Amino acid sequence: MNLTTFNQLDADAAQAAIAHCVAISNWQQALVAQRPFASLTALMQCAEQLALSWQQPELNQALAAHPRIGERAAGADKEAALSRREQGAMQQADSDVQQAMRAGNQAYEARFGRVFLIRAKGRSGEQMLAELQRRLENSPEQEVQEALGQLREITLLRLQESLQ
Ligand SMILES: NC(=O)NC1=NC(=O)NC1=O
Repeated sequence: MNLTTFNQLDADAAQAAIAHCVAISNWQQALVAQRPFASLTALMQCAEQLALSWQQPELNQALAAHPRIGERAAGADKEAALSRREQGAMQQADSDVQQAMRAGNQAYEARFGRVFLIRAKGRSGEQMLAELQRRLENSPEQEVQEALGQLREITLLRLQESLQ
């Protein structure tokens, strides 16, 4: 979809067109309400600005749509397809990395009580494993902010892609 189309859709259709970027309806609605955008840059800057207000509740709301790293996203919806593509490197990672990632995910969930979230696109399995092991040492407060930063990156990458 291009910018002109996004600007011209009715609000419900515009929201549906970006819903796959992140499962935070307030953010979807707020971005749609700021139309029309004069440029893609202006749209992306607005999207990022709106995402900077996210805190723990938004993180929890969004995590339902993000499968664990290394687990193939089930389902035929657009989020699942995007997750599979973003996490492609994990499918190619050798088995000891995949095994260590499974153990790391369990340790992370035991420590922080939610799924480990990382912007997977552009990262190898080894890089994601190293990030997981580094972040396991974070305090809960630090880790909420790191996870929110990764959620913003994933969201903005998906938004950029859907508006080419
Ligand atoms: N748990 C996750 O980090 N999931 C994901 N990261 C991505 O970049 N896409 C996902 O689905």
